[in-house]
Amino acid sequence: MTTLAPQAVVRLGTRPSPMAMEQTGRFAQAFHACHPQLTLDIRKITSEGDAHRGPLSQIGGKGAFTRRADTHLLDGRVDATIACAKDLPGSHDRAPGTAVAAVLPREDVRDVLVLPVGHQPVTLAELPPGTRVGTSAPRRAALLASLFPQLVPVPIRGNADSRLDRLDHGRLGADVMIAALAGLRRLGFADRAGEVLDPTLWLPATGAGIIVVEHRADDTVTGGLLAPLTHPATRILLDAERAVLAELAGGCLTAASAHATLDDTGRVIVRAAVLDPAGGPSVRAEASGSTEHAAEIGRRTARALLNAGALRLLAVTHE
Ligand SMILES: NCc1[nH]cc(CCC(=O)O)c1CC(=O)O
Repeated sequence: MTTLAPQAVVRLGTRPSPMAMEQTGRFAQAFHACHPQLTLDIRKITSEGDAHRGPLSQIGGKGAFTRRADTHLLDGRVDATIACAKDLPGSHDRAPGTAVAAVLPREDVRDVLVLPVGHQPVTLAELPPGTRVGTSAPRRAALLASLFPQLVPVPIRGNADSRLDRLDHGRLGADVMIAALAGLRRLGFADRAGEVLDPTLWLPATGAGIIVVEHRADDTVTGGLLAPLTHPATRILLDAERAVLAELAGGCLTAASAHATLDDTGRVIVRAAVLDPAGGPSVRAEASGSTEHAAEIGRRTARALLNAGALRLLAVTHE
């Protein structure tokens, strides 16, 4: 009698940034707890987005963070890749053949104001007009333009830890900056979080606070090993939010927000918005329904946005 040899090693591709390595380390713990007999071989893959210091729009937008990892995955150089859901581009520029294998429990979705070390505590509303606020995300720039038009968004690049260092040394080109609370916590810099921005006004990023592991869609062995690591409620939220983005055909360069939550009765509620980069009124929509239809509820929310005139704003952001 023969027994099937279990796959002894899973090769996992990760970006090499400190934040990526922290989340990969946390995933590795969960993986070993689930599969003590297996080895996780962590392979660092530097993305074009990490290597390129100029604006992301020059290298095809957000796909720059996933393209190379997708290639390594599809070539079979790794069995799986790990990424922040927020950094995944819209499905239209994902490599066909990759699929989500595991979704880790959602962390905080909120953004925070970060001040240079030693700065007296202030809120965004209290900052003097003309204060330069570092952020490269179109969503954050559009939120600043609409909620705090007296402040000046300035683009910043680089890893979160290097941004903090440059902010403190006056070398960021910005007086303050916006960051994700979940990201600061991962880096051990939770104490650098200033004002925590209200997510009903300062709309969260699609997929904020969610880490996903992807595999080749036809690799059922790896898929089967990773599936038990999925947090089912987070998977529902992610499916709903990603469906909004897919239906809008938008990626990182789109100033949009989709935020799904579960209510007490177990229904999923999707609130989404397409923002005006110039600070004008956003287009908003909401839909809810059974968690079994999470993606369809996301698509319905997106169609409501389009019916309400979101295309005009999307056309602007895609230029
Ligand atoms: N755009 C970079 C990025 N991608 C994911 C996070 C961390 C938080 C998360 O997973 O939502 C961050 C840092 C930030 O935006 O400040």
